[in-house]
Amino acid sequence: MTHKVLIYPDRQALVSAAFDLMVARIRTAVDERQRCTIALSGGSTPQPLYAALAQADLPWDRIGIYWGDERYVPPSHPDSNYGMTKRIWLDSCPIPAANIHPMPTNFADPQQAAAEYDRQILADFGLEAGSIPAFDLILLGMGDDGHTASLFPHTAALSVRDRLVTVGEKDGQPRITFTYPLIDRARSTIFLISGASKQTALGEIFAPTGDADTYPARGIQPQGELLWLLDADAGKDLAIAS
Ligand SMILES: O=C1O[C@H](COP(=O)(O)O)[C@@H](O)[C@H](O)[C@H]1O
Repeated sequence: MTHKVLIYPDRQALVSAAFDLMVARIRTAVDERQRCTIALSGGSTPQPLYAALAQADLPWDRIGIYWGDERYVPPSHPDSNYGMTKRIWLDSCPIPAANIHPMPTNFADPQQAAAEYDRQILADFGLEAGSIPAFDLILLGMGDDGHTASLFPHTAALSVRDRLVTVGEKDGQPRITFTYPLIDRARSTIFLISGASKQTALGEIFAPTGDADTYPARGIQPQGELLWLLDADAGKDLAIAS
């Protein structure tokens, strides 16, 4: 399967390429399987992409939107990945409300929220417990520390292999996150990475040998397509081992 690194001159070109790729993957999924399941990332990088997608002419009734990670805050909180996506994208396009599947953040125990999202994903895909569904597209970001989704360095979430969704942790705060096995099952995984602050982590991730416990994005090894889309600031001096 394709594993590629694509470097664009600036953030605008990066976003435009990500837009074209997402639209193409959505159209292919709908043509081939009559629906497209997408898991989104949070953070600042994808925001212009989400604004562009809000204006796209897409088969919205065939698209299911999920999130690959979420901060454990209500949707109205400024840190909510769902809240951000809703404001920038979903409120401005004709997607049916039933197609939008935010991670729950209303349980007293975040473990219950993770278990509930796990259950919901299996039910939506019509699968039995123990199965791993294949999302058509998983969009990922990466933090300066090499985390992706809410798989943070040296945290317990990195070793969870028996669930689809688990509890991650950032500075003592819980987050809900897809696990490696769920991400790795996707048909297409697209990293979107911008800015010079990402250079060090990218250098470690693409080094011939290294440690996914310290740089969790290195642990993403999907069986499907894997595309790393970087702008020139992020990809500067990156040596890619073949
Ligand atoms: O904490 C998070 O950050 C990463 C990267 O964010 P960015 O602001 O550097 O784009 C993001 O992928 C993740 O979903 C989010 O929860």
